Amino acid sequence: MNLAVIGTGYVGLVTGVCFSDIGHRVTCVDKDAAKVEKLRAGQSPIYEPGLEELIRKNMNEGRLHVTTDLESAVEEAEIVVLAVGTPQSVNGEANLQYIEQAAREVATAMNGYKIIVVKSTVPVGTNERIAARIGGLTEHPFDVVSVPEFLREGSAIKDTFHPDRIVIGAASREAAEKIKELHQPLTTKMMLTDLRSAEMIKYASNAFLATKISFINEIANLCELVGADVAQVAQGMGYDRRIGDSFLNAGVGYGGSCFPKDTQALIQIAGNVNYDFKLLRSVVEVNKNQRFNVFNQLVRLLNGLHHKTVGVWGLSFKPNTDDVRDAPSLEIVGMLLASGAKVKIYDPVAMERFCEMLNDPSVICCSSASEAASNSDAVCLLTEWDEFRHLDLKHIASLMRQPILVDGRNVYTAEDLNGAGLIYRSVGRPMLSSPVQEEENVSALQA
Ligand SMILES: NC(=O)C1=CN([C@@H]2O[C@H](COP(=O)(O)OP(=O)(O)OC[C@H]3O[C@@H](n4cnc5c(N)ncnc54)[C@H](O)[C@@H]3O)[C@@H](O)[C@H]2O)C=CC1
Ligand SMILES: O=C(O)[C@H]1O[C@H](OP(=O)(O)OP(=O)(O)OC[C@H]2O[C@@H](n3ccc(=O)[nH]c3=O)[C@H](O)[C@@H]2O)[C@H](O)[C@@H](O)[C@@H]1O
Repeated sequence: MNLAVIGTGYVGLVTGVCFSDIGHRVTCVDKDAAKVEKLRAGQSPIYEPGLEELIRKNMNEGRLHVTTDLESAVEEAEIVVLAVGTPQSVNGEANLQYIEQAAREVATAMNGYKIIVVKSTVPVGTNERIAARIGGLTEHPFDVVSVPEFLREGSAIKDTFHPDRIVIGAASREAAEKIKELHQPLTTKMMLTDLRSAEMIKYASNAFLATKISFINEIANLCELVGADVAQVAQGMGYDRRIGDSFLNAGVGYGGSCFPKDTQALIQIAGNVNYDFKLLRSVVEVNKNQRFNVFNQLVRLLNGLHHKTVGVWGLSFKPNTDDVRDAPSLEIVGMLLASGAKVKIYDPVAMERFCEMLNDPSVICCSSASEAASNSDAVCLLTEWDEFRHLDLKHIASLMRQPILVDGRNVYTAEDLNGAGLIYRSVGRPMLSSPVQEEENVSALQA
């Protein structure tokens, strides 16, 4: 089939590249000329494992094209996929200006029947409004189909090739069947539904996952007070198939470009029909507070932060991505700086994006985890990149002014810490070193 994908962000680019890889002819469109130039040179504008190789392969084999020329791409396509951003507005609602603009541009470029697939996450009723708007601008026939996206950054290619399900919301059975056919090589687990239910499935799924995270973070906070270990608790809960073992990792809370904005948007969607979504409001509040956990531990252990040096390991909102949108690191580094600490940061891929977003020249950029730890009074780990799991902690401790490690992602085990000489704190777990060892570490620190 012939596809045009509008928007080459995390979703549009991965979708376009994967569809070209299974044999379709795909033109990816973006209004950002710099992004398009980079793509034309075979470079991915985002860090996503495996993506650049697939871009090059499919461009070389002539199935994948990139352009800023939306009109020509739409003219040639039978299916037009909208994958532009729907960021959060100041009042929490989804900002629909980009999708509305893209829909207008598609409408005026149409030269015959098209199926318009909306992949962007949009509030209930938006697909119908988009259809009405397009209908007002073109004489040509079309159908709007909602196909919400469930990929995760960092594993986007795998998630696209092996989705848990494809949800297809449409008013037209024929258009839905065509979109089903498009996805047939990827999975047989497809659900056909109406537009509004498809839109709600997306928000409900993200809100449910966010709820799981806030729930386990509350359990972690309670574990700290009653002397239980949240990792053990999550493992024990996860054996129950009705609960499942995923999304039960306690830590500094969820971030990223989706959970924070989509939970907020769903609260707003409910508010617009006078429904108070109490549970979700608590989920958001718990998540906000969770970011203070690591910060408070640092304040306590260092007896205040003024003139102290803190190393930060990990800046992206999760491993295997350079995305720092709404990353807990932004807020935590901001709080450290505001409290008078000197902050040394390190992330394997997200340094540039983080510094752009933080926009504070006083932060010190390091080129390795050990450089960030060197002469620091404490280190805190905020993203569980694999490389942090393989560090020689004894060596790290020897580089530090004070050997304090606050692990915001519960990465290390008692075995990793054995003999490292660290004062170690994590989230919702008891001290992992034996009381004797901990006492020795503390007295070494005080000596
Ligand atoms: N990032 C993710 O992991 C996921 C995102 N989503 C949803 O997918 C949508 C897209 O998200 P991202 O890919 O993260 O967005 P993004 O912000 O990374 O990319 C959007 C792209 O669209 C381009 N664009 C905007 N208006 C345009 C126009 N009129 N013509 C051509 N290009 C245009 C922008 O220049 C930008 O490159 C959002 O609604 C998001 O909630 C859904 C699932 C996963
Ligand atoms: O709508 C979206 O954009 C996407 O949002 C999430 O994907 P993503 O944000 O890429 O990453 P996740 O793996 O879900 O992690 C989100 C946040 O939750 C945190 N998290 C995740 C799992 C966990 O157990 N604990 C936890 O704190 C992560 O560190 C991260 O900050 C969903 O998992 C995707 O299905 C969805 O398509």
